[in-house]
Amino acid sequence: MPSDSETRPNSSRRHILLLSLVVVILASFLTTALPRLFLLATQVSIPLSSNIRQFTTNPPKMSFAKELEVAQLAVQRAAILTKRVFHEKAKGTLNKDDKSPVTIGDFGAQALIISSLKASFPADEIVAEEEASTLRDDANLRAQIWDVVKNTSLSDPAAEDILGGPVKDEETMLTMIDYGNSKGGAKGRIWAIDPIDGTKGFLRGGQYAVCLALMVDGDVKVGVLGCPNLPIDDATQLTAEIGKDQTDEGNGALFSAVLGQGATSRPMSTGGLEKERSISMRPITDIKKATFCESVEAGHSSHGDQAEIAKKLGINNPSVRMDSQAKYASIARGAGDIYLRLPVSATYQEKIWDHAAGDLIVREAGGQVTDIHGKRLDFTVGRTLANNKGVVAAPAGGHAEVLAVVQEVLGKK
Ligand SMILES: Nc1ncnc2c1ncn2[C@@H]1O[C@H](COP(=O)(O)OS(=O)(=O)O)[C@@H](OP(=O)(O)O)[C@H]1O
Ligand SMILES: [Mg+2]
Ligand SMILES: [Mg+2]
Ligand SMILES: [Mg+2]
Repeated sequence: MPSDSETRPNSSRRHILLLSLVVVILASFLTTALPRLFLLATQVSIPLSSNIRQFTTNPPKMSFAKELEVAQLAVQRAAILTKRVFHEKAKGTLNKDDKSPVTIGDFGAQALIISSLKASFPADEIVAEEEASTLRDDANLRAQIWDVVKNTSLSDPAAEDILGGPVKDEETMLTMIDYGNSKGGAKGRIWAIDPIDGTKGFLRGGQYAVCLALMVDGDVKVGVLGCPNLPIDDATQLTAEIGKDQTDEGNGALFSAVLGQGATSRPMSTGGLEKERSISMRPITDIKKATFCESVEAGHSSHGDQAEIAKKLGINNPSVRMDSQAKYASIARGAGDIYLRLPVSATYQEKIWDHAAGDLIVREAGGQVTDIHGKRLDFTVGRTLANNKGVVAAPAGGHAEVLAVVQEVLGKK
């Protein structure tokens, strides 16, 4: 029988062996399984509650998913405000220094959109059309705008939550409007907002659009257009009637695109987002049968040059005149084919908020958008498209033919 002194070293050797085994297993768990578990946890969207969703930081296909959702809901909420101003309120129309109109709807929609963006992306810059200086001197107009801003919300509390809820008070509303004063440029994340594009159309009961786009280093990554007076059905073809009184048309259509991910449309709602469908431009098989659209205002683009170009292309259908970026949305969904915006004045510089969302939506739907020199629209140079002149938008397969005729007609002048 072994003595105590003989068994003790054996048992402590066994302990040491056991301990080393545990250390090896623990080390291999720490180096292999744990990082995998961590990766899995960051890639899966974890529902926090039934109302709030957490977004993944970098899922491969859905980049800009959060920006897209916030932008779509922000446009939808602002569109409710514009419709209410159209139907229920005196519109408080003022003429700005350039003689163009601005209404309670423009100011209110801008305040709501910027408040939505600041709730999720506080560090982002914003280039927006309107500014609050006149409202600081006009208590009556300010109170009318505040009345509609504070009373406009999405009917779905979860969607309203994503937008950060209501604007706090009247002073915050003015601060929000003035956050839109960024100079723009080639660096960083910058949103472009046109709270009501086609204000003249809005006042007439014609087409208008609530427009929002995100640019990163001057490249448009996300574009959203809310068109409250466009038909919901993508298949409804453009006719001259579309530009006229359309205000009985339900909630209209919401168009979106993310760079590299295609373009979509969906019915606009007053709550959460409706189901989307993918949209694409109509390929041009016979340019003579194309439908082209242009601004209502002859002061915004040259109706004369555009008519001559259409004639040279063999297009006999009359142009469809409609206000706003609803033109970009309409050709992107295949309801029309070509959008021409030929310069009237040598000095006017197009504004980035009049084009950023529409440019991306058309390109993502299979179109090409250039200026009259064939250059892509350049959003890197500030609040205007100072490096571009005019706009020529058409299906990719027909753009070269249209541009050649544009240059032929303008070259003669
Ligand atoms: N001189 C000139 N040339 C070109 N564009 C101009 C000009 N003046 C104004 N604007 C801008 O036109 C925006 C309205 O868009 P549209 O021209 O598509 O609509 S319209 O049919 O003419 O109403 C309009 O946008 P909103 O002000 O948001 O309505 C203006 O930014
Ligand atoms: Mg304006
Ligand atoms: Mg505009
Ligand atoms: Mg506007």
